[in-house]
This record gives sequence, structure tokens and C-alpha cells, in this order.
Amino acid sequence: MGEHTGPVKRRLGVMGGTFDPIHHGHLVAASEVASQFHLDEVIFVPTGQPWQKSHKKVSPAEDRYLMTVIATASNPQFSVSRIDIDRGGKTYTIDTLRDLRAEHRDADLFFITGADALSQILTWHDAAELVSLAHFIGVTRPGHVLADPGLPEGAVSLIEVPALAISSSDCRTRVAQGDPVWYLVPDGVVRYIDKKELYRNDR
Ligand SMILES: Nc1ncnc2c1ncn2[C@@H]1O[C@H](COP(=O)(O)OP(=O)(O)OP(=O)(O)O)[C@@H](O)[C@H]1O
Ligand SMILES: O=C(O)c1ccc[n+]([C@@H]2O[C@H](COP(=O)([O-])O)[C@@H](O)[C@H]2O)c1
Repeated sequence: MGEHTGPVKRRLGVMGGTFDPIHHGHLVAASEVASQFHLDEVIFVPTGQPWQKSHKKVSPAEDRYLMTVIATASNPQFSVSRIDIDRGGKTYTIDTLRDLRAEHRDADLFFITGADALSQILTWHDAAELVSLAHFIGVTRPGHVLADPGLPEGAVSLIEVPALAISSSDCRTRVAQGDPVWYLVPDGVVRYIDKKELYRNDR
């Protein structure tokens, strides 16, 4: 008699971000984690209201969502979810993960964060419960130290990804100054920023 093995669980990456705008640092991080962790899919989840950025000006959710769709459209492994935008109110990852769990009962979830976001995770809403819903993957990011912030044993993996010193803030500043963002963000995102006149008057 062969050993009983259940159906193989799908492995879903979740890449949450404000994506204002999405850039190649986000895309490389997701691609590298997908490869190293044998993920079936990575779901990009643009935030609705990022409460820890409430002191900053954040572009309309629909613009950030559309840029994320444009940036990921050519990769069959990437998709975009509106759950954090459509839920309304402040965005908490605990809600993101609960909703994704309910939608994908047969999957294991892997939440991807850069070193800067990971270092803040203990300040997130219901931080203690987060690790029961997903495995956390922290990725290297130039200018930030990658370390386990003190999550329970085995809850987080730390991995190295190709270093891209790109940030959304820097892209916004460049547009405001009239500097190019070509090759920092996907071509379609450059055109969308231009078409919607995003970030031009940020200063
Ligand atoms: N260049 C990068 N390399 C690796 N991870 C990144 C990089 N840029 C962003 N991330 C990670 O992607 C996630 C979403 O980031 P976010 O949308 O806030 O972009 P950002 O560039 O950090 O934005 P901002 O400059 O406005 O704070 C976070 O987990 C962040 O750490
Ligand atoms: O759950 C929280 O309290 C929380 C606080 C700050 C950030 N997050 C999540 O971390 C991800 C990256 O956030 P940000 O603001 O760096 O774009 C995104 O999915 C956010 O919803 C989550």
C-alpha cells in the first residue's frame, strides 16, 4: 500500500505595497522569490489606505492599481488583487491575509517584504497573528539591513535578491524634477505617469 498523500497545495506569493509607482525593484523581488520558493503565482496587492503613510501624499488607489496591472500584465505568473482597495478603510495585512486565505483555501501563502518593511513588522496591526496565516519572506534591499525582526522561530525566511537601488519616493521626486524614470519603472508605467500627470507637482 502506498502512503496517502493529499493534493499538492498551491504556493501563492503575496506582494503587498503602495506601488506609488510600482518599479523594477518590486518586480525583481517577486520574480526572485517565485523562483527560489517554487511559487505557482505571485499576487500583487496594492494598498487601499496605507495607515503608516498617512502623513504622506499617496496617489489615488485606482492609479496605483492600474500601474500595477500594466507592470505585471506580461508575466503569466503575476496577478493583481483589488482586495485591499475594495475593502475600504485603513489597510492592515492581517485583513489581506484573512481574505486571501478565504479565497484560496487550498493554498499556502508566502508574504513578500523588503528589508525596510520587514523591520517594521512588529508595529503592524495584530502582528502576533500574522505569522499563523502566511510564511514571511524578507528580501534584501539596498540601504537597509535585512534581519529577522523577532518573529517566532521558522516564521520568516531571509533571502538575497538582485540589488536594485530604486524606490517609489525617488521615482516621484525624479518626475517632479523633470528627470526620467525610464528603465526604473516598466515602459507602460512611464507612459501612464505621463498620461495622468502623476507626481509632476509633488514639490
Ligand atoms: N528596490 C527594492 N528591492 C527590494 N524590495 C523592495 C524594493 N522597493 C520596494 N521593496 C519592497 O516592496 C514592498 C512595497 O514597497 P512600496 O510600495 O512601499 O515601495 P517603496 O519603493 O518602498 O516606496 P516609498 O519610497 O514610497 O516608501 C515593501 O515590502 C518594500 O520593502
Ligand atoms: O498591517 C499593518 O498594520 C501594516 C502596516 C504597514 C505596512 N503594511 C503592509 O506592508 C506592505 C508594504 O507597505 P508599504 O507601506 O511599504 O507600501 C503593504 O502590503 C502594507 O499593507 C501593513
